[in-house]
Amino acid sequence: MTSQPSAPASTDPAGGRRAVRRALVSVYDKQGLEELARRLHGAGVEIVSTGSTAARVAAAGVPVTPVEQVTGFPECLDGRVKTLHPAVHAGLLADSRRPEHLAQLDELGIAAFDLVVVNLYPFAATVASGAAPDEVVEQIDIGGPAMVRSSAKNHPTVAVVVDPARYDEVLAAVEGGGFTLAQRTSLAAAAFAHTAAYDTAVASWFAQQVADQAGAGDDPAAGGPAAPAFAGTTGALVSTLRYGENPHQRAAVYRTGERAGLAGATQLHGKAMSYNNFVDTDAAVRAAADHDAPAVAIIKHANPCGIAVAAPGAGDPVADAHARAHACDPVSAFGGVVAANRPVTRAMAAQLAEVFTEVVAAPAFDDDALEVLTAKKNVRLLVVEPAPREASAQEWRRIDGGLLVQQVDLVDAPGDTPSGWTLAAGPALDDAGLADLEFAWRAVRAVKSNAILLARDGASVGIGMGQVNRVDSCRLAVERAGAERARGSVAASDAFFPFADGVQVLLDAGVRAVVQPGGSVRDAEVVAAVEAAGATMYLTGVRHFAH
Ligand SMILES: NC(=O)c1ncn([C@@H]2O[C@H](COP(=O)(O)O)[C@@H](O)[C@H]2O)c1NC=O
Repeated sequence: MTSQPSAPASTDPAGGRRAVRRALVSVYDKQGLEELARRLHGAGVEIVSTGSTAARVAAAGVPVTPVEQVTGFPECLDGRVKTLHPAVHAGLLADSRRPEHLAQLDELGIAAFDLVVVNLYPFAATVASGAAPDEVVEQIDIGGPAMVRSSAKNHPTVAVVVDPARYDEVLAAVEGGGFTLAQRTSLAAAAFAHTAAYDTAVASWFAQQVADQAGAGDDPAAGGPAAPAFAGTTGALVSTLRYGENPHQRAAVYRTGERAGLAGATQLHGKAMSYNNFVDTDAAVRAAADHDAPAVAIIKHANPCGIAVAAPGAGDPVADAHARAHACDPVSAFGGVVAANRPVTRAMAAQLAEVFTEVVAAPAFDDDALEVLTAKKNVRLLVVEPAPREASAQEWRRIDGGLLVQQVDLVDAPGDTPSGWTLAAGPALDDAGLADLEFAWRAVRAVKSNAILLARDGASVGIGMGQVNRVDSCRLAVERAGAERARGSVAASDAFFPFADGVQVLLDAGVRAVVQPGGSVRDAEVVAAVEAAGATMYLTGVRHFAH
């Protein structure tokens, strides 16, 4: 039986600091390379490099040893084999704390490396460019990750750097006498995170290719294309949060993927974002982004307490949308999160300054709006890049022992616009009425199911959210609106009415038109109730549950 030799503990009094004498540099992204090479050379470091990296270093007038000289083997197969050689990997994996490793290197005539600087072929960017499969596969780096993993495993001896943004830190360490063990460990952690993210992207792409090849209808259970056999994502810490949903829960926010999104938003002002702020801001930004016209959504506990678009011809559209969203439920708007789909203007800022608001999120803030809002100590101001409206975007939700993955719910089906609706009861609405009903339909999607939203003139006036039956949501929406605002309003329901009781509550309150998906076995009873009240009902054929 063989056993793994146990690693000796570091006894170095200088925190494991090791001088850097020999570096292996092989980078696809050449930014900062000349400066790095010049200063490594200036610090007495021998540089070994691959093909075009070596050419760039030499062109900068810095002495460089081509890796072929180390391997005694030419680069071959269009660069598929450059550094995959024992003379490289033994030099990366020899543990300087083990005399037998050093003796073996001597015997074999292999010199050890102290520093590895590598960045990888741009796999994700090549996929994003829409390149053909052969080109994508060619951009799977093999030798690079191998070097990164070898040197990261051997971090008690070798320092590994995968990010040009860390060259300053690297040079400071090299010029200051070498890396400490703590620095090499931190670099190794970043290196393994980098190769894990890289391999996750490769595995996801392959799984999608296989699923696509299976084709539509190949998964009888789903009645459509088979889902990819692998789903993976990786996250990079943005910040540790003060606490989670409650003070006894630890929490943090991580960034995934290429887009900055909310996790990578720029905070211009205010206290650090909390866990609940992130949840509510996510809902608010999404709710505002569902409208093409200037729109504002005010969110409390992940539900809207007001959504509005600007009235046609409004002098300051985003301020108008905010004023009308706020008017829906001023009591609940206290301590809310506000998102706009247009830059925040001074007029909107002046309105916001009157109300205690946790977060304001927008694609931008006018300078004079910032002047007003930064005078408020506690409000958090976030510049958030709007989410792309693409069917390929996915939503992930953890469940116990697993993960639910779905396409994002877009409001872009034919049934999401009046031209795709069916008039099921009553007289057809005029253009203004239809525009109001379309606004209600777009807005109700932001409300947790069972969702009923009453609107007039492009603004919500009563919202019934999150009830466990639809009739209670109707009652809540009517109660929130009050008798006067409910009378003559229009209503949207995120899913069909299973019975006529819910719609009857709306009709009794004087709602003049209702839009809903339809599809209940009792649709005829629902339609009959609307007809009897002399109101109008349209069916969309599309449902927008939000759980
Ligand atoms: N095949 C190999 O042995 C190999 N060794 C290093 N690379 C990669 O080649 C790139 C650098 O090559 P060049 O110096 O020729 O531009 C780096 O991104 C590095 O990760 C390799 N390429 C791909 O696997």
